[in-house]
Amino acid sequence: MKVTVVGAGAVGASCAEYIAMKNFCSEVVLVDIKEGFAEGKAMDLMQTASLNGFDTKITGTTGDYSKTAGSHVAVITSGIPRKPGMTREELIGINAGIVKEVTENLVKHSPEVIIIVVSNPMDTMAYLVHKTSGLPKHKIIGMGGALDSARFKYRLAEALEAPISDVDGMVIAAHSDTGMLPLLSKATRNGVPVTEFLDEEQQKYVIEETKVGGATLTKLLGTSAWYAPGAAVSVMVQAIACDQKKMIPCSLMLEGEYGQNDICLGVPAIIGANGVEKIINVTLTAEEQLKFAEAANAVREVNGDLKF
Ligand SMILES: NC(=O)c1ccc[n+]([C@@H]2O[C@H](COP(=O)([O-])OP(=O)(O)OC[C@H]3O[C@@H](n4cnc5c(N)ncnc54)[C@H](O)[C@@H]3O)[C@@H](O)[C@H]2O)c1
Ligand SMILES: O=C(O)C[C@H](O)C(=O)O
Repeated sequence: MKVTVVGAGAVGASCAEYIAMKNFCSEVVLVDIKEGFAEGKAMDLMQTASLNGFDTKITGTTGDYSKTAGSHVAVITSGIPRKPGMTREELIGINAGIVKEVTENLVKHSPEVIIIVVSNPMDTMAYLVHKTSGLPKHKIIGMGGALDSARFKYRLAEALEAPISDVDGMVIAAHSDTGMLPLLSKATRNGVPVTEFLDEEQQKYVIEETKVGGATLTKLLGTSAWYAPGAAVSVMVQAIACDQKKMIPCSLMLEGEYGQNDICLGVPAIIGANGVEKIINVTLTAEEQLKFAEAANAVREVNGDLKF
């Protein structure tokens, strides 16, 4: 399995590192526009191979997409991250052009590729890849829900004073500060609804902290996060590489599901060798349905700023 990661910055390198550490891919190609940067990151990572015990071959290239030819999966992390005080949506002006150009180069050299979109504003960037790549819809997957769900579980474990391995939960809808929808009604501790343990104030805290999870880290770090984003991508790549048929919330093109059309939004899906194998329709409460529709309206407005 050959995987290309475009953007050898914080998220791209973290993603390559986690993929290599899990040792399920033969080859990872890092691509960046900054001269020598991807080559340097690849060399540094390869020098951890004997220490960390992996056989994945990591190479880097400055913009030579012929080196990416025949990739099964490509991850797009190229683009600028936000700074404290910014929203993800403010990145559209610069990142849309980058994502469009990168997509064209990827598809030219790997026409069968499955693309995982990471660059922000991610739901809109995933939509852009649908509109410009010519790939079938099951081959375009936005990464947001996997990360947001991991942050939800972190906050749930904190509030429950429980180990994270006791906790399960999922975040759907938009990957934005306001449009995330943590499904508290379905979150559990060892199968018991968390609503049986947490009072209203604690529930509100968990939901609000989950939604601003990315902004909180951006404020602390001065740029956005990379460890959990890289790990979340590696889980998705592994689900494809190992045909795991894992249920992961991803930003996918909706055609009637959840009452939405012609929009990419986070919904649970089965991810396997073919990319998106099935979108899962979970029953939402009336309040959740309303919030999902509000998130869709906001993403649709951002999509309106795209020029194809
Ligand atoms: N979807 C998510 O959950 C999620 C999570 C974290 C970060 N992000 C987004 O991922 C993106 C990258 O974040 P980061 O922290 O890694 O930023 P970064 O600045 O560390 O890395 C981005 C890299 O992209 C490269 N790049 C720019 N234009 C390019 C091009 N045309 N071709 C190839 N490479 C190019 C840059 O040189 C840089 O090395 C940002 O847009 C950020 O908002 C999304
Ligand atoms: O918060 C950001 O801007 C980056 C990313 O989307 C995240 O959630 O960490």
